Amino acid sequence: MKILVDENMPYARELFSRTGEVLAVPGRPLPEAELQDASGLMVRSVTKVNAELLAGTPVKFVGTATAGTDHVDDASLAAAGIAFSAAPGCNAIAVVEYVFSSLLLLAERDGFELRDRTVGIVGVGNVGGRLHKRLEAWGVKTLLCDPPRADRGDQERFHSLDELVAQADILTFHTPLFKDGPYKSWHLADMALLMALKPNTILINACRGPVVDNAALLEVLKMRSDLSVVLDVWEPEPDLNLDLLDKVDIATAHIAGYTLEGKARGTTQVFEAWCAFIGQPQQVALESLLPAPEFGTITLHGKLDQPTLKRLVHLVYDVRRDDAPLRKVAAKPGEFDRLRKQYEERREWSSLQVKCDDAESAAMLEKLGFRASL
Ligand SMILES: NC(=O)C1=CN([C@@H]2O[C@H](COP(=O)(O)OP(=O)(O)OC[C@H]3O[C@@H](n4cnc5c(N)ncnc54)[C@H](O)[C@@H]3O)[C@@H](O)[C@H]2O)C=CC1
Ligand SMILES: O=C(O)C(=O)[C@H](O)COP(=O)(O)O
Repeated sequence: MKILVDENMPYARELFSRTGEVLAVPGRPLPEAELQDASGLMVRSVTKVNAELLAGTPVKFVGTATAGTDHVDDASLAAAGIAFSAAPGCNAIAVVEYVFSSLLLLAERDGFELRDRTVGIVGVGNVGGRLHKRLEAWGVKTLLCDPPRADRGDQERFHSLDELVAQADILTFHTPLFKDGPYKSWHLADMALLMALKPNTILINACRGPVVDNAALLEVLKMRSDLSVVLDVWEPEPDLNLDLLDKVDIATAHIAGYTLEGKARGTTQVFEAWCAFIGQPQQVALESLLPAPEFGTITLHGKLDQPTLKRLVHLVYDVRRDDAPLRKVAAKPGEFDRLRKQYEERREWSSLQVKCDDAESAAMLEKLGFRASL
């Protein structure tokens, strides 16, 4: 049995080879000829998959090691009798830590306390929900917008997008990309929304590029130098708009979810789904795959204030390590994908053990996702 796996899926060779012959291939472009004798296809977000691509091939299972699924036409796969499985939530912690890393950087640059700001979260699922919890733990006021959850009668207090725009100092998008339907998110942030943002708003997009109208954003940034913008995702990718890149404050190559843990969880979630599909169920413990983190333990004396939190966060992941390389190479074809393929190992905050002499600081660090002890 031959299984094609995206070459950007850590641990895929060793796991999938337990069940068949594995071939690691680029995701963009996918070498389609290899599908002719493949039973399973494991992709990431850069590979567009539909029934047409798989017609006439023996592929019976498609897995994506990603949270987003807009690159897969799951309805056409279902109609063709092809099973599909994704990896919901696999990299949610990574995206939350990307957002914190960015906000703490901007807070230091502009001299504000996060606790004095209101953060509007659009899309309160695996990413937005965890972001909400960590911001609340740090004492930051949040406003939540999630119409699908509100319509389902979820107990959380939700607001309209207009309310977030009117009240939030920081607006961060974490929705799936829906091109149509009742919860259409394509160009959710359009010209009108962008112009209506409060003075000095920070806008973050770490979900899908087209959720923010990039052409409108460029026009707005030419008129409004008060706004700060963090973009991890672009419209389009990989050929992002270089004028827009110049104007945003933090720019990265769709790597917000790229912790080793996040990617490895994506691989194991899809592997377990594949094993269940072929009738050989197996569970994989993430810890059995991951190497020891670079920084083991660090000691913290006294109280945890914002500058100290920033130092700890940036010790594990400083978003500038991804911003500068993108700006250097973005004009060259192929470099956006190369940065993503050759991504230097990044770990989650939980990889850092912080020894504290203050109980309150230890409790706070634990709530935020570090490992802390007294
Ligand atoms: N930059 C990156 O590396 C990553 C990007 N993503 C993107 O972020 C998206 C969100 O990720 P998760 O939180 O894991 O997904 P999720 O499916 O757990 O949560 C999405 C939430 O958005 C809500 N939602 C749907 N339509 C909405 C709308 N029009 N307005 C407001 N809320 C809406 C849903 O009800 C749900 O609660 C993914 O679909 C993916 O496209 C996810 C992981 C990494
Ligand atoms: O999980 C998602 O959704 C993402 O956006 C991924 O982090 C994107 O990574 P690739 O699948 O494009 O490697």
